[in-house]
Amino acid sequence: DPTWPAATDEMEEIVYQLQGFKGRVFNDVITPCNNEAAGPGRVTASEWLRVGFHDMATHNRVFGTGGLDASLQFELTNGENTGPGHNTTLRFLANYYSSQSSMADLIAAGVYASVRSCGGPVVPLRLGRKDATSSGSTGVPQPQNSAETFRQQFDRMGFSTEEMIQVTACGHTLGGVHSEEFPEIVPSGTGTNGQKQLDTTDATFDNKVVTEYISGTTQNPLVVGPAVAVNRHSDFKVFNIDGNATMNGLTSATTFRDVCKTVLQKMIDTVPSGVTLTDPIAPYAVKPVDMQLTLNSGGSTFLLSGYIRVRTTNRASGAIKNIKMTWKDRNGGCASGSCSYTATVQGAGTGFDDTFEFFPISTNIPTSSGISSFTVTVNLNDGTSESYDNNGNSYPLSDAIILQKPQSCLLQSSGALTVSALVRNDITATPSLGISYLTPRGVVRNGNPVPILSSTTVAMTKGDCAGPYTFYSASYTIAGGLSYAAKLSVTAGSNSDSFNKASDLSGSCAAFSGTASCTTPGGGGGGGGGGGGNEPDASSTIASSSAAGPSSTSSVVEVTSSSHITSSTTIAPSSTTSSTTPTATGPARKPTVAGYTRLRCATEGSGVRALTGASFAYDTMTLESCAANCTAAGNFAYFGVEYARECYCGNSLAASSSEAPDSECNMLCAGDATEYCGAGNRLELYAKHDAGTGTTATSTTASAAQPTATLGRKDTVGDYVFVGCQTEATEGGRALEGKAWADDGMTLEGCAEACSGWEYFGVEYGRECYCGNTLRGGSAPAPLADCSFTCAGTPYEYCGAGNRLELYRLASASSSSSSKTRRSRLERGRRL
Ligand code: HEM
Repeated sequence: DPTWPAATDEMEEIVYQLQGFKGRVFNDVITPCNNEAAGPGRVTASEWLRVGFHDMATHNRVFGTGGLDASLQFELTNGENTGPGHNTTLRFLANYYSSQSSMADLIAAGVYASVRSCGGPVVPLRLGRKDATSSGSTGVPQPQNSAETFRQQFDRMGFSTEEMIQVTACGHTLGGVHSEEFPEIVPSGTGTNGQKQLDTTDATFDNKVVTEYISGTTQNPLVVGPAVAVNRHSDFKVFNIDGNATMNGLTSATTFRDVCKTVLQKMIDTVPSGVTLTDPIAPYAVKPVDMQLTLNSGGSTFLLSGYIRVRTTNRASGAIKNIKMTWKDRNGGCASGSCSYTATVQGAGTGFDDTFEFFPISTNIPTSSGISSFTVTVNLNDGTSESYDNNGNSYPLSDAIILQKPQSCLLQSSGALTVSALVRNDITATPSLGISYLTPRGVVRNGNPVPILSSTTVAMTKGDCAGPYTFYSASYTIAGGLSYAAKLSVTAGSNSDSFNKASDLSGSCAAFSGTASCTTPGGGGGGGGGGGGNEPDASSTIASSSAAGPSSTSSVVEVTSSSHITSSTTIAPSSTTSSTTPTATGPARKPTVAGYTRLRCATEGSGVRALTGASFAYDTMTLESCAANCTAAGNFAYFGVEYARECYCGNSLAASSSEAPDSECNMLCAGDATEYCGAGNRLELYAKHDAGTGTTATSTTASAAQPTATLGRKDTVGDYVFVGCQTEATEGGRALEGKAWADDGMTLEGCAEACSGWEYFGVEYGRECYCGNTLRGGSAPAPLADCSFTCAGTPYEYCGAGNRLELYRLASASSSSSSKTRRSRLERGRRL
């Protein structure tokens, strides 16, 4: 096992801890391999594999640019990446995007997972890829290219002619060509569901693509058929380039698997220069999962909770009797006299190639002596036992600073977050709260479905003492509707409790009861040296392994103020301070906000708005959220907030807007009472730090007014009321069986209209609409956070996710509607 905590811990969980107890369900939409999560004719696993190629294919080995860097998200409309598959893939993968899981690593993991799900080899997965912040070069091979062009393109990527043939054959064992994107190759109506497969087994990772080609029986539309006449038979041009020598070498199934393992690893390991990848990951034999300390009321003990996950892949079932966790107190001893806890199995989970058992930890530890580290003993039923001590280091678990979950809360509807931390009284450093969060790109830019990852640091305010600890707290509003995806860290000096999931917090903060008098912790002095907090922040390891990555001249500024966040690149130094939000102070003017500088209090234009680029209005408005909206909506040169809750963006300011006294911009922001947000007809006006250099390239398009809207749940849609986020059925078939359609223009309203007359409608995966009168067995309520996809047709509505329905029910269904009305509605619905 790697030494825990490691920078790869989160990805390890995503990739291996798939189903069952604590399953991360990363494989849900690609299992089974022929699953068509985005609609008929769209094999999701093959879309994931193709995304890996298209993202990598612009690599230039001489310049060290491009490669697997998630730049594809900015390249969806450049003509080389046609079809909905790239978008739906990125959108699904983005559900796992965080400061410890870059989009580029997730794309690589997607290649591993799709190949494995389809019965292919285990492609070794190395990690540490950096995300690009803007589009890269073009250069994805297109079917009309000549054989010589293909050779040159693959040479540029660092692939020999032989490897070009091999990797193309390995890719084209899955999926097919679609009429919608390539009508010259697959004329409309000639495929099944708009798709013609590349070999006879489009959902099995086998070498049929090779053997059918060699035997002359192939129906591969990139080898035979209409493509030939229009010179788009690219697989023929590639496969035949060396007189079929390489293809003949792949006719053995085992050779094909081995070769594909090698070339697909090469494909995902092709990264920009300056990115250093880790060794291939493997599931831990023993891993602490979600370990957390929580101070109990009264302050004399804390609860240690979490799980020890044990890999049981190579063990007989039921081989483990129990596990014993043994810890050391703050002084490295066991002052309380009892420092161990024994647990029996609570749940089991699986990955593609692994099984795991989870042993729950739940024990109280006196705060007077505390905890600093632990080891694990796995006791087997045959009387033997195995010891795990984290490679001789013990598993570190510091009680110097604790993110106290019961006294922390997140209101997901508004993103209002309050975090409480407990700092041991012998720690002198003042704690701060680090938030790493996602914001949707607002008005979707070039169809990029990946939200923006940002981070901010918020100072914490001292509160009551509770025994040997003191409370600190901080509040922040995570605008944009994705607050549940945030990750939270509390840090004091070298101690931290990191990467806590905001989705674990409840909607209201409980009061802490039974506060004891303030004491000095027994033993003392153990902080700082222990190497971090409950789960020390591991991301610095990844951060330090990277050097360059693409420069941050991107039009979307990734705001980062915390050095341990991995995805961002260079940022203006001023944003470090500007994104630090002081708490619990009186209202104040802010000189800078996330890359913008305050200009003045300004009037609207006479008869026109001062800023006409885009606008937003919501009740959680802050200067930061407006700045983020205007950055995401078009990297606008100016933003201004008016009337406490209205945000305006623009690249130019109406000439008739004039300066007003600051005293007239006197309304506090609806979402943060420490900030000023203009007034009636008065804008708190900010300009980009570099706005003096003139307007940006977006200025021409930006003048079109954008709708005033924000992303949020809708309580009612037409005649329907929101039920919640719901899983698909488990008993074969869909949760809603009445009627289905999928569309890239999907909205809740569109689905409601199509389902008119049915009792339920639900939207899944952003673009699939289902109607039905009953919910099939096994369909169960899921956390709202699961339904995280925005609708394909509007960025302002949620439309479920993979295997998750945004579910609505007729308002009249349960109460007022008479059976007669219902029947006629249903009849009407069925005729549709
Ligand atoms: C000369 C190089 C290549 C060319 C010209 C090419 C071209 C194409 C075309 C035109 C399609 C049809 C796409 C659609 O209609 O959705 C396709 C599908 C596909 N390609 Fe390639 N490709 C090449 C290499 C590769 C490589 C190296 C891989 C991965 C290792 C790959 C993976 C795939 C997959 C998995 C599909 C099926 C996608 C689906 O079913 O949605 N291709 N390719």
